[in-house]
Amino acid sequence: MTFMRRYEELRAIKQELAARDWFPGTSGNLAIRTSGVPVEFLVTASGKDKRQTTPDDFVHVDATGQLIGEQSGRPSAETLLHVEVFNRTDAGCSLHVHTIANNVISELYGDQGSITFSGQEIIKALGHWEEDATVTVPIIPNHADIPTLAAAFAPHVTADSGAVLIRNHGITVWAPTAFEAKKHLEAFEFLFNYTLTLQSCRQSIH
Ligand SMILES: CSCCC(=O)C(=O)COP(=O)(O)O
Ligand SMILES: [Zn+2]
Repeated sequence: MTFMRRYEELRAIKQELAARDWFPGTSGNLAIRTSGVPVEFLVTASGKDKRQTTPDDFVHVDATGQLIGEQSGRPSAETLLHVEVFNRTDAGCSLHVHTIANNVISELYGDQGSITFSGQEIIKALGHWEEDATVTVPIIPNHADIPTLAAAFAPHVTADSGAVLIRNHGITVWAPTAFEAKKHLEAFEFLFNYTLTLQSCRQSIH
């Protein structure tokens, strides 16, 4: 029952993010926990057009990202990042998308290794309700070797909610529930778009 509920949640998120055009060129991958002990999760199959809905959109994997039992399909090439999230935290959902805004922000702020946001109402969507709340997103290099990328990603996975930008690649966001993970992803993309729009408006004024 829980498995089917989680499957349906992930299918619905995939459809919503596809409607936003957040899966260009088959990019992106999504994962949802189906078991805590042992760690098991559903993850998108690799290389598929995530805008399409098919019976083979997700595979079920274990704590190391290996297929559980007899299944056709290949887990996302970036499953190891979701492995880090589900093994290191109690997060229930982990979402990875490539957008122009998250790529441009990651390049603009990549040398400083992070970007910090403050003074924005939408930070409340990330669970920070204080007046002077700040949110920092780390930016890691885009290692082509996925175990190396996962090793660079892992030290930033320290809480049940979080986000990491991968330079000129995309963002991975995780949270306790699928609803929260999607909400956080939307809030981060809002902050990225706001920052880029503000910078170009200021440039055109001066
Ligand atoms: C086509 S973009 C390169 C791979 C990638 O970064 C990605 O997010 C999609 O890979 P997957 O194996 O999950 O389809
Ligand atoms: Zn990717």
